[in-house]
Amino acid sequence: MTHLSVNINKIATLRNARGGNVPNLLKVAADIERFGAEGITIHPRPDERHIRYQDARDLTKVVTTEYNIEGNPNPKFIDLVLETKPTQVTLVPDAIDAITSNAGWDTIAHKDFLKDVIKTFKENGIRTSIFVDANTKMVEGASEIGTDRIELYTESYAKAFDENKKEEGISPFIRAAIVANSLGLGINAGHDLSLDNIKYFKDSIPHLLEVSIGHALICESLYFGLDNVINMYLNKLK
Ligand SMILES: CC(=O)[C@@H](O)[C@H](O)COP(=O)(O)O
Ligand SMILES: NCC(=O)COP(=O)(O)O
Repeated sequence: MTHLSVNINKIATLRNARGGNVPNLLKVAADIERFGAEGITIHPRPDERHIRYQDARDLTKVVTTEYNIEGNPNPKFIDLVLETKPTQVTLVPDAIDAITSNAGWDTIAHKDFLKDVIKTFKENGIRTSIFVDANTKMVEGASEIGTDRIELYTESYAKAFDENKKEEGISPFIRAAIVANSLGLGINAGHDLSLDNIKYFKDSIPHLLEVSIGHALICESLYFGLDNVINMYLNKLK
């Protein structure tokens, strides 16, 4: 079974647009869990353009399913994660000015740094995941770092799917997943997954533990409603 973790960055984007507390991020997170999602993901960025660091703290009192915090492990992020102790931390190599995440880690070039950070989080009882491209060398590098899981960066798959090249798009992900499974790494995936492309991805990738989905899920909810959309994903992930 593949768990659905809903990324609520876009709820915070909407709230911040007016400077007040509508929509109420904490209530939406609780409702998303009530509708059946198995996790909540946030990705606070240094400029706090959507999720604020205080949101990450407040959510610890609300989230009862899996709590996943994603981000670039700069000192402020590391302190936040150690303070909030989520179920899982996902390390993402975000450039400071990137509009969204646009690459996985080079797990060979950054091996020593990532090893230290992963060790710190694991010593504090936090499950770790490293965001990587569907590249078997990067998966092997992640294994050497000692992470519990990897998160496969799925933008290239989503793009290929849109261009009617789904078989071509999925192949590197199948290869990466086979290597990850053989090395005992848990497999998560995310970025640009949607109601259209999720089923083929889930059916193709062996032992997919979790997907985190935000942008498309919130857009789809404008038409179908959050409750319906979450249940549509849950059906496709069975
Ligand atoms: C790690 C990842 O794949 C991102 O999709 C991310 O969590 C979304 O971040 P933004 O909402 O800031 O685009
Ligand atoms: N880790 C990916 C994530 O949380 C959501 O990505 P997206 O669905 O907003 O592209």
